[in-house]
Amino acid sequence: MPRITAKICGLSTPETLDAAVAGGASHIGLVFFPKSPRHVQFGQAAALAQRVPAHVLKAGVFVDPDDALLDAAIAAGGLDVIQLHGKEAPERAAAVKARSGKEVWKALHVRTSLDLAGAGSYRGAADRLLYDAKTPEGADLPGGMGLRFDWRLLQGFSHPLAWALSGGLDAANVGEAVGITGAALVDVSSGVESAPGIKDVDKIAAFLKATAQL
Ligand SMILES: O=C(O)c1ccccc1N[C@@H]1O[C@H](COP(=O)(O)O)[C@@H](O)[C@H]1O
Repeated sequence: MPRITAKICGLSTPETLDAAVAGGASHIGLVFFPKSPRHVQFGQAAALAQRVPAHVLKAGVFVDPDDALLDAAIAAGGLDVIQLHGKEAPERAAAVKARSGKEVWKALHVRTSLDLAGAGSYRGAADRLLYDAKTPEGADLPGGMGLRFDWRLLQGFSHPLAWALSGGLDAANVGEAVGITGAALVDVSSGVESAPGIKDVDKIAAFLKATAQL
């Protein structure tokens, strides 16, 4: 097991999914959010999921999902992890975890230290926090925009839960990001794309190689 593990998110083609698996990703992510350029239909998710070996965990990314969407996506994608990337309160995260029986990650949208204040409220409700950059007011997406936050905000922070780092990571900056934050699990989407929603097999390989060397 490498020291730093990586999730490659927003995969939607067999070639790029295979590149993530071959490169050593610990997790792959499928986005179930129609406004995203990475959104996958259930049939597409099912076909992609079949290609994923058991040692690679499948995460579904959701934004304030209802139970019907979660149920359908879990069934189609054989999901191991539910990533809640909207404004889900701790009570909703706990309900999703209880109902699905899946590992739940809750994204925290970070711009200032104040955005970390609510982290502890997810203790017992989620399994992992995912620190991501806060996107601009009015943006279509609450994540997946290649934006980073000030990683120094996590220095000395007492993490209430297991956690991962995302937001604007790429092969060139992941070493600095891990060095500053101490992250053991990193999550990338835009940084391994040639255009929004278009994953690049060479960038996926470069990112995974960079994390494996840390
Ligand atoms: O990737 C998306 O399209 C997306 C849509 C809605 C919510 C979250 C989304 N992606 C997540 O955003 C972060 C950061 O991505 P990036 O590397 O900065 O592009 C990552 O956790 C994705 O899972």
